[in-house]
Amino acid sequence: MIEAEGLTKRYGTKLAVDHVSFRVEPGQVTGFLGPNGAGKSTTMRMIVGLDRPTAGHVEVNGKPYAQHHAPMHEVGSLLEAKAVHTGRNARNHLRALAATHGLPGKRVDEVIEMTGLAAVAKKRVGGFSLGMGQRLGIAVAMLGDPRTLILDEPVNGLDPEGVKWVRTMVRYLADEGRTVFLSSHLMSEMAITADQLIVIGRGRIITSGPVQEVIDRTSGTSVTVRSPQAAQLAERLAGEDVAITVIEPGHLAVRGLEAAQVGEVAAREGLVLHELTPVRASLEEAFMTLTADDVEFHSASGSPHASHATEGAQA
Ligand SMILES: Nc1ncnc2c1ncn2[C@@H]1O[C@H](COP(=O)(O)OP(=O)(O)OP(=O)(O)O)[C@@H](O)[C@H]1O
Repeated sequence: MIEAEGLTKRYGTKLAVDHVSFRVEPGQVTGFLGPNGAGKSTTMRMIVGLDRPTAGHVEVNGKPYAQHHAPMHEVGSLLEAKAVHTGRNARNHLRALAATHGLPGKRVDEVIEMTGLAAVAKKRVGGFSLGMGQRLGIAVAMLGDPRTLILDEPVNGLDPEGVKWVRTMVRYLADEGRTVFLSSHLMSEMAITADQLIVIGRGRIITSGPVQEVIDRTSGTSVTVRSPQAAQLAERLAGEDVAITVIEPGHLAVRGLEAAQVGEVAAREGLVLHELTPVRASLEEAFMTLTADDVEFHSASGSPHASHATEGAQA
């Protein structure tokens, strides 16, 4: 269980995490979803005591991380998916860590087995691929058999097989009753992997809840319309809650109205339709909509707002 209350981190003038409160329950996979720079890593670092909160507090399994006598048994974390620069082989690297923390040597073999590292356990860690490095990072996190796991972007840079492995692994660990908290900037990945979502943007929690509920709340539908009289139709459809994007001349995307409503307006006005198709927004579009105002940097060529509307547009 992780419980954060008013958790805040300021770096100079930058408010990286802004009074966030949330609870991550055991027995479930909870996804921490947000665009780059949203504050995910900073929040996770505060949970494991690597960053000191400017305000607020956070507890893991009922206590601040630093107050646990055997922290590796309480919390395992993968915070930077970087290769470990050491000349040691994987097994010796894990053995050294186990010895430092008073953990039994046989646990090293267990985590090597669990993370599929057996074939490379005698290889130098410095030469590991990103995927193997990631598995090793998870092996390190699992070493103390922790009740809570915190994984920052664990699937970043992994091949499809590695992504699937992480997904299966976190599911298994949650089913064992552990608390699993993992971050990602990919809605599609979280939709498959997580049970619960906490969505963050610009240091603030935007929404949270069961994955399907968050998706349903955000992924509105739009209607694709093709008409040789698109300009007139756009004028007739325009309204306060209606957003119309001109995809190209004669081709509109309409948000805020059902296909039937668009068809009725067209019929009433005597305007010809060549196509009228309801389109469910993809997960990534839903995520963009959710965080559009909360991304730190918009790309110059097309901001996340680009899929939004030009109200009352002329075709
Ligand atoms: N040590 C630091 N000093 C100054 N600013 C920082 C520091 N660490 C993070 N930040 C800033 O705080 C904000 C949140 O960063 P953070 O790394 O927590 O976001 P994130 O959601 O994990 O993004 P990413 O996926 O890109 O790592 C960003 O604006 C970042 O530039």
